[in-house]
Amino acid sequence: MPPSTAPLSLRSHAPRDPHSVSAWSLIKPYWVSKEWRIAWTLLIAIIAMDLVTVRITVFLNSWSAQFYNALQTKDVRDFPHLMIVFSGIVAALIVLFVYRRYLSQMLGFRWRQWLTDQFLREWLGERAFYRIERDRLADNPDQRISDDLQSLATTTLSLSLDLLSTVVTLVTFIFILWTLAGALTVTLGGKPLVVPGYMVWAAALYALGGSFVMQKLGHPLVSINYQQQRVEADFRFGLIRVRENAEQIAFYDGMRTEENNAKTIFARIRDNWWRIMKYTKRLSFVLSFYSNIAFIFPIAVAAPKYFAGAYTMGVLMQVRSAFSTVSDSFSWFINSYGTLVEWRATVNRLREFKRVIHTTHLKESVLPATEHGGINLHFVDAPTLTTRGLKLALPNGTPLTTIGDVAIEPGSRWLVRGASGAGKSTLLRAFAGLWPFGDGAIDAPVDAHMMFVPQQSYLPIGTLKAALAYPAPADAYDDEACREALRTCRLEDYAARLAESAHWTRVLSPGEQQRLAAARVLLHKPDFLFLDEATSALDAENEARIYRLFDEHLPKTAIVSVAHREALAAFHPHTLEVERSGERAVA
Ligand SMILES: Nc1ncnc2c1ncn2[C@@H]1O[C@H](COP(=O)(O)OP(=O)(O)OP(=O)(O)O)[C@@H](O)[C@H]1O
Repeated sequence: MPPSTAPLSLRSHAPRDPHSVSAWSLIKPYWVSKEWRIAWTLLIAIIAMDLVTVRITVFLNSWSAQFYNALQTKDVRDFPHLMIVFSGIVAALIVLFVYRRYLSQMLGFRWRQWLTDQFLREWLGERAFYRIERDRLADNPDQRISDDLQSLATTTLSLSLDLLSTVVTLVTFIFILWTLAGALTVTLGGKPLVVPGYMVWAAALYALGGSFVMQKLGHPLVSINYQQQRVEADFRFGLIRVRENAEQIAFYDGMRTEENNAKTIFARIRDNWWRIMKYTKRLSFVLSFYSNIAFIFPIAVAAPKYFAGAYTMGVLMQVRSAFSTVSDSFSWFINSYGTLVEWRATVNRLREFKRVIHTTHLKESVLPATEHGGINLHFVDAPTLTTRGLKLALPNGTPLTTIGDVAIEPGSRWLVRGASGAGKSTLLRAFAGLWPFGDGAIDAPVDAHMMFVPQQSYLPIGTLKAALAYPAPADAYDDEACREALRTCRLEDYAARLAESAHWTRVLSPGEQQRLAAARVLLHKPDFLFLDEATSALDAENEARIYRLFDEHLPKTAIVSVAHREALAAFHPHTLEVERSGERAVA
């Protein structure tokens, strides 16, 4: 078996440049998918609510002028009326706020669900997930599918909706501020200079200046955030491995090593976090300076006209609130900077992931698998599985072994032997279409049911029946057939526990797991059965019994066994010797 212990990102050979998949190609497909109707309806409803909110804010702005004027002139008659109007405005804003959030959560989730379906299909389909792990093409796919897709959907939605309502607000309030504040006349070099809409220019300069400083100071955060997501996922993956291998670690007394390993990975989180803190500190200085100054800045700019008697108190307040709205809108970039940075990091990770998934699909389905030609797997209308000039190589092209021409007839029994590391499991991978590295061809009978049973079979967490029926669904076999298969493989005690749910890999002993795998074979009745040391944990008597069962129940099934035990030769009239980088020998 290939060694595989280092953290994934350390082993990652993924090309660095993710630019061949654009951000747009991640975002667009949902909006033109089958779900487009509901997606656009929700989006339009949210935008409509945003526009109504802007309209109400405009109304609130003119209300504020009347309100402050009423206060200044101590107008007791108008005051209660203005308070009632305000209650109406607040009620409308509350309803809009609640339903806008509700609908955007709904849309965000629907989009995420759609994206998850797509990515799951592409990742699991065509075995891209296997190739990604085998060739170490991308780190932490689980994180990309669970966290990154969620953040792509929700953040893209919130950022773009925010941007849209900001632009609408900006345009509306620029108009209000322009008309309200009027022009300012300044004397330059003895000549009077009229600046029309001077408060708008002041707000724009104020916000653009802030955004410029923010971008200058904060741009390294994009790559640091990308790195943070990666090291967090590595850390989590390391802890999951401890959980999954708890018993082995406890037997080896490997706790201190595990603790040190976890601390080493955590040190990378810490180092990266210091960098995040350093840049966030700089940004916080700018942000806090900026937001505090925003309180007084508009009044300072409007003061000359107020003292000259051009504005009443109400107009001054209205100008101030319009100025804040305009400069807030201009500052959209500054306020969303943190979110934009995380969004960029997420998008880059997904672009890289999508590119890797697509490349692996292309690489093995269209192009030759290696520069040495690659193993071509054909499906032919013949009952025999044959190899023609088959040579296996490592992914880097180093020759591994030569298999040559072999014909595996239905019902035949083959024992594959050879030293450890010679390439026996790799040969089975090639039969399964999982190993394209090498030369020659494999002709596999079309529609033949092939089953590969490794030393430790995968048992899904769930009912014993589901574990037994895997990869078929639990209801593919009736209970009595399942119980009979278990009893035949001497698992009588478990025959009554079919409906029990458990983490069966932890419950069953390795020998019991191998007998469960044998029972699975009896249920599935494959045409070709490949056993990779699948009975190694059994005593000689039980092992022989399993092979006799196969002879009895599966006479038409071709069986190819990879095994070291001599005793198994009695069950296999044919032998295939696999020698590392040497000549093949067929007996
Ligand atoms: N994904 C991989 N990347 C690089 N090398 C690999 C990979 N998978 C297997 N190998 C190498 O290919 C060689 C053959 O491995 P294989 O698992 O086929 O050996 P084997 O004959 O089944 O050995 P054993 O009897 O010990 O199970 C080994 O040297 C192994 O390290």
